[in-house]
Amino acid sequence: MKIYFAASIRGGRDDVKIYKELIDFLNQDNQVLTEHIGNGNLSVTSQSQSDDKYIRDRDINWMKEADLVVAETSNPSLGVGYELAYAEKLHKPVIILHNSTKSQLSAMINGTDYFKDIFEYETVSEAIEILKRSIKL
Ligand SMILES: O=c1[nH]c(=O)n([C@H]2C[C@H](O)[C@@H](COP(=O)(O)O)O2)cc1CO
Repeated sequence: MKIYFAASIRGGRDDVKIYKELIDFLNQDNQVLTEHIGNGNLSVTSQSQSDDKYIRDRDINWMKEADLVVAETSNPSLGVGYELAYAEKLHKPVIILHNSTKSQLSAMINGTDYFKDIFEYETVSEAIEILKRSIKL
């Protein structure tokens, strides 16, 4: 299945290694459309403002194509919040992974009835176990 993986870019890249591990796991039996999110060379400032319309339109097209959206929300990100609202608008299935030792999930996400699969984790292994249970790989 095609998976849209959402996680922070301009919101901060502290967790990029976690994103990469989750993407690598998902890619074993699926196609992650947004692999670039796990790229350690993609920094907060590495893409210029002039690319922004291209990025936004490309990502929305990928989301329309996706069978599932997986969002890692521990590092707050405006883009991820927007993507989650868009996933709700498109009625896409959504899995949210959140490490609550790092931040408290926004009420706008946690308080949205549409998001039923919100999971807390602390280690990457736990996050992968959650994905294994939630997705038929
Ligand atoms: O360069 C980018 N490429 C890209 O695909 N995005 C999308 C995918 C991510 O899930 C999300 C991150 O948003 P933000 O950059 O506001 O943290 O937005 C966001 C940016 C930069 O905002």
